[in-house]
Amino acid sequence: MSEALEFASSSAALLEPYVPPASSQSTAAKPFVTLTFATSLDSSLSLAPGVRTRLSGPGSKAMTHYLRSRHSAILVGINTMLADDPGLNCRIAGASSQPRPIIIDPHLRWVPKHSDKVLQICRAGQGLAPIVLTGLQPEEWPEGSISILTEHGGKFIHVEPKKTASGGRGRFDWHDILHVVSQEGLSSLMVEGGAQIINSLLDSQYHSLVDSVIVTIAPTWLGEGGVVVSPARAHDEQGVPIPAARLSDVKWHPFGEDVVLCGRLDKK
Ligand SMILES: NC(=O)C1=CN([C@@H]2O[C@H](COP(=O)(O)OP(=O)(O)OC[C@H]3O[C@@H](n4cnc5c(N)ncnc54)[C@H](O)[C@@H]3O)[C@@H](O)[C@H]2O)C=CC1
Ligand SMILES: Nc1nc(O)c(N)c(N[C@@H]2O[C@H](COP(=O)(O)O)[C@@H](O)[C@H]2O)n1
Repeated sequence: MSEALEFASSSAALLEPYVPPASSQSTAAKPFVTLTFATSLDSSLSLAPGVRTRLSGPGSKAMTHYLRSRHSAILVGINTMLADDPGLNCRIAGASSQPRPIIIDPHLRWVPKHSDKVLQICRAGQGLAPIVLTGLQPEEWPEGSISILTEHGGKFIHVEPKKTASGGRGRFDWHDILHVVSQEGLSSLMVEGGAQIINSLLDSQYHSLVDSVIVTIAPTWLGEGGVVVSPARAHDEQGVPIPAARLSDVKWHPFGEDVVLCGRLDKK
């Protein structure tokens, strides 16, 4: 369906300290969480909402697919699903396993169709069908969507959204998302985006859940109007603004014209 990608074992060795251990068990209370995405020099993931934008060059793209081979699940938000029609599989030559796609779709905006790339790939035996996490109750799930997902081996799972100040449905709590991932027997999760997903995970109440961060930085400015990664600012006890988050254990690796930044989020 798509060309197979090669990733040198010498490059894989550079990433080893930042990927889930090969022996990670699905019985752990929390999956190993890797936050990974490609960004421009002005912190954009794409040119505009809904516009699929290639940032990674061939070397860092192969790295992303290698990372997919090292995780049991890969998570994207609904805007990414609708904008990109992604495959969400691993295209490294000879990959021995495929990640389970997890789609965060609180209001079930995705209407699965046989022509969706992720489902075509699944039928071709080159990837797995998605698990869709939704705030809607089972009686609200469209019959047609249930049957097409089930036929491919995917499913919907209800996650109770947090209540907003006015009592409405808010965002999911990342602890709840990771609980579902663990319940599904998935021991590691690669969070790819988009920006709202990343910004919510980098919020100070959740970022200690992230085990490693691997960011591809492409040598381009996408300009105003891009979809930007910029998490909510944190504050100290006096209410003075402090940086939202910072990495430690940092390594920078050039991959072609891109640079790949690996690190761990400071836990304080
Ligand atoms: N360069 C890269 O590595 C990547 C680029 N992208 C790009 O990002 C763009 C999409 O990004 P965004 O518009 O920010 O959308 P998104 O993909 O982050 O999805 C946003 C939606 O996800 C849901 N959501 C997010 N956080 C949630 C939470 N904690 N609980 C419940 N629901 C939550 C909400 O419905 C929200 O409207 C696309 O253009 C895509 O091409 C996406 C992934 C990676
Ligand atoms: N690593 C990376 N580099 C880019 O330049 C990108 N645009 C993305 N996007 C992410 O990859 C998904 C596409 O996956 P498939 O190749 O179709 O399997 C897309 O949905 C984003 O999550 N990533």
